[in-house]
Amino acid sequence: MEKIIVNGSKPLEGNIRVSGAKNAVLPILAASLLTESPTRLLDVPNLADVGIISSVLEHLGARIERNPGELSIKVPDLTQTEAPYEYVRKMRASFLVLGPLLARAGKARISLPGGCAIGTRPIDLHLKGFAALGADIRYGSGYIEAVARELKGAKIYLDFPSVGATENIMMAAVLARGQTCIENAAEEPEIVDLANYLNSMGAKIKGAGTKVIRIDGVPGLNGATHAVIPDRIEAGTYLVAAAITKGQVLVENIIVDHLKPVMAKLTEAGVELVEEENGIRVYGHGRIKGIDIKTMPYPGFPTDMQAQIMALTSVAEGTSIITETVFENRFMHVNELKRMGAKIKIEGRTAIVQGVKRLTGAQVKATDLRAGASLVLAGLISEGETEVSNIHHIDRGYENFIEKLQGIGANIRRVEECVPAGVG
Ligand SMILES: CC(=O)N[C@H]1[C@@H](OP(=O)(O)OP(=O)(O)OC[C@H]2O[C@@H](n3ccc(=O)[nH]c3=O)[C@H](O)[C@@H]2O)O[C@H](CO)[C@@H](O)[C@@H]1O
Ligand SMILES: C=C(OP(=O)(O)O)C(=O)O
Repeated sequence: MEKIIVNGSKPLEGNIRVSGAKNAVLPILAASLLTESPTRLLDVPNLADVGIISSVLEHLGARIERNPGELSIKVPDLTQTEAPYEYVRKMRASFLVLGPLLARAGKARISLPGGCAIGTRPIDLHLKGFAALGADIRYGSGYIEAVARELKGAKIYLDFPSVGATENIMMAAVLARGQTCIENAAEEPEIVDLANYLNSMGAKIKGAGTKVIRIDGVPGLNGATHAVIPDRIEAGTYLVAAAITKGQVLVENIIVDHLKPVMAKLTEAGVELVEEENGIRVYGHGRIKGIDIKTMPYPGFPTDMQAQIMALTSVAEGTSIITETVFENRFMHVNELKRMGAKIKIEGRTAIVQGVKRLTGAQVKATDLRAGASLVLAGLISEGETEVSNIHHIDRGYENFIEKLQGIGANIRRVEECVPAGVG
């Protein structure tokens, strides 16, 4: 077991480069199951989650060639149509292979993903979509079985603009007969990246990035080469790292439009952000001002940035009100931040953060990916040493996290955690 040691240090300075987006590459890898032709993906981040979905694809019959930042995939035949518990339990996004399997093989058997630390995360909207496309859905022994002799285009209204349901349904619909229309679709940039990838393979998708997506089914897809978009959440995390340490950092490889909701709130908090040709330069001067945040589907403030922004507001001047509307249990970082001296009270889905002048280093535990990132951010400005355990969560979504932060002057390292004799 490893842990991260951070020492609150000087302002961060220099350039930091954002990697390809985890939440774009995962569905894109799943979509590669839709064709027998070779596909090539560029700007692929080296993340634990990418390793897991690659293993799922290989289990289903994919041949994958790995090069730094690149994956070449070929799926001549689907040798399996079942994604067992051992994969899905490691990563919920494995469930995204259901749509492609149904479209290409006419059947799929996938372990139910279950809940996770941040919420129960049901999959009813995915299944409602597949059923509307004509699939017969059955449950049993912890698995979902979906079968369809032929998928037929349909009108599907999502009760909530679920990112995963929009992606899964879109992937199933590209090979369906006729037109599918997804209403109240998620508008996240990762949906657009997936649609661009599918269209470059010959799919006919219009409206991705808006509330209504229309998909005209085609008989088959070709191979394609596609570069994954930069990770807006990783970028946002580094914007906060620069701001919280009152540093001066150029965060490179950003699509500025994707960061607008985060930039608007940082600006409101008094952080100076300057758009440059190759990124955003952050000047963190003066004390951060308290801000109110409500997480919402895109283009609202991303839930995946909520924990990191809470670390920032915990040392802001005045009170901040942070409301989480997307996941019902995404405040697990609060108790850990409190161990570092933050003053935070939770009332239902709202956290009331009373800014303090300083935090102090402590032993804390990452409970999920972004919670882990928020504790590291807090550690960057705490007095003394912070030890973050359970860092496998962080490895899911941040490529070279330690090395990148060291590159802008952070006093941070990864060490092997000593397990006391007789434990474990
Ligand atoms: C791999 C990936 O891209 N993960 C992202 C994706 O997760 P994911 O695709 O799982 O998130 P969704 O947008 O589906 O979930 C949003 C909300 O809808 C609910 N819901 C979802 C599906 C469903 O069938 N029924 C239902 O009730 C969920 O429980 C949650 O409360 O979008 C989230 C919201 O931006 C992000 O936090 C995750 O980082
Ligand atoms: C919640 C996240 O990811 P996932 O949906 O893969 O759990 C995240 O990236 O913050």
